[in-house]
Amino acid sequence: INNLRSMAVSGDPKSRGELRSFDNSDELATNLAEYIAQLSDISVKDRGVFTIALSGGCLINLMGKLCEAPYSKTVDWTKWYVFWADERAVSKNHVDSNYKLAKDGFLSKVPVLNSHIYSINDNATTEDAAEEYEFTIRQLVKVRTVDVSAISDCPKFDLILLCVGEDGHIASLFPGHPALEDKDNWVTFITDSPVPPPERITFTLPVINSASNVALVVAGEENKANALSIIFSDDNDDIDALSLPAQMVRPTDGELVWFVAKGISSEPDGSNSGHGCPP
Ligand SMILES: O=C1O[C@H](COP(=O)(O)O)[C@@H](O)[C@H](O)[C@H]1O
Repeated sequence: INNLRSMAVSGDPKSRGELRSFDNSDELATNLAEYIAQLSDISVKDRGVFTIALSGGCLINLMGKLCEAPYSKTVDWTKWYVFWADERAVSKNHVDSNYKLAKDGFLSKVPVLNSHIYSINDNATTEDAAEEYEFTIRQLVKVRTVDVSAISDCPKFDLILLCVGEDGHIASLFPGHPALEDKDNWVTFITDSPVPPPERITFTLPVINSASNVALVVAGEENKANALSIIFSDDNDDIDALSLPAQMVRPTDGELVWFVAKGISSEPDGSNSGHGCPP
């Protein structure tokens, strides 16, 4: 895994995306904040708004530097429209809620307008909440607050931020799950997540792959090194794509960037405690 940088170079960088690897999660967080701030500037200049979809996991901790100077002052927060790439079917004040994670750790610290925060309904069944969320996004696509992909007719978010799970899952798309093959919906639901809680709502791959920018963040657990080494191996043709959802992220008309903290390595010069998210 410590050879990741060279693996990416020797592979096909266009389809696998750009790999940014860092010595530790603090350096990753610094670079991630600058990357998000730059994309926000570009989108606000181009379209007058910035549409960003968050997920859970380590991501929110790693976005922390955006709440500090200079970004707290320089980012045009009032132009942000915030969505979730996935949510767990729990109430908004539950410890497992991706909304709560983002609200407590990020959104309560920056002046994003409340009316621009599109959380997922926690009072409906997962099926209804997924349908309702897709409907909301459709309305925003109609008025072009959310851009549209010329290729797929899907929403084209300015940025989708995803943490890669230990098993290679992204959003709530898990290895081998039929939701990975859903091409009909923008948002779907599952009731059998292998990682609790079982019920979840998630963007589908067509939506993720229609974004202008997708960032895949890998930090926090050394077991993630396994998934990464497979994805960046030149010799992974035999691997069933469905077994490693992160590998299925290939924006059709957008940019993919991997943010990897070397701290997840199991090698001696990059080892970490392996206990969950970095502080
Ligand atoms: O369950 C989830 O897991 C992934 C990855 O989380 P991590 O704790 O392994 O970093 C997360 O991105 C997703 O949004 C979430 O619902």
